[in-house]
Amino acid sequence: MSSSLKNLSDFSHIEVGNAANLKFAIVVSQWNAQITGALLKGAYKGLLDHGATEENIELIEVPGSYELISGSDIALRKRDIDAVITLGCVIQGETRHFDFICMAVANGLANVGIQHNKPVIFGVLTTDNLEQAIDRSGGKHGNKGEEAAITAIQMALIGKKY
Ligand SMILES: Nc1c(NC[C@H](O)[C@H](O)[C@H](O)CO)[nH]c(=O)[nH]c1=O
Ligand SMILES: CC(=O)[C@@H](O)COP(=O)(O)O
Repeated sequence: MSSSLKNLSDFSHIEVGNAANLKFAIVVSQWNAQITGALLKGAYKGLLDHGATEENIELIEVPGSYELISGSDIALRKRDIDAVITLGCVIQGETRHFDFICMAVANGLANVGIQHNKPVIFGVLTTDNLEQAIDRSGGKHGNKGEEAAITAIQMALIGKKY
């Protein structure tokens, strides 16, 4: 369902699980730092609100969303990471560069997760403009960073179970 129809950060209807014994890496890009900083705040909230501890959260900052791919691969060199949360914001410019970046990042992150057999969560905004990004990083449509954190907890617990 489109974000414009609901606040996707409303998790009151689901049982997220306890993150107390889970270890996470957050890989955040510095492009559009106003937005990615807000996504990062949301991700920390999502993790800490569900029992995660600061010492169990590794933070890696990379230049742009394209570097989230390498950053996630680097994060998963640590064998004890249960899930990686990637945070970025790609905003359409004048050229088709947006299309190439978004496709590359989506495919690249999926491949990293498969290669390491670990959840790599796609917390990358891909918007037409800054306003849409603001709305989804703590604005009227919630915080995609918090959503990514919740998803990371759920997938990490699934990984522990099977
Ligand atoms: N235009 C945006 C970029 N571009 C930079 C790329 O992500 C990458 O760092 C560069 O191509 C060098 O490899 N990155 C974003 O995260 N957001 C943008 O809007
Ligand atoms: C997604 C991008 O790399 C883009 O914001 C860069 O802008 P432009 O397409 O005008 O070069």
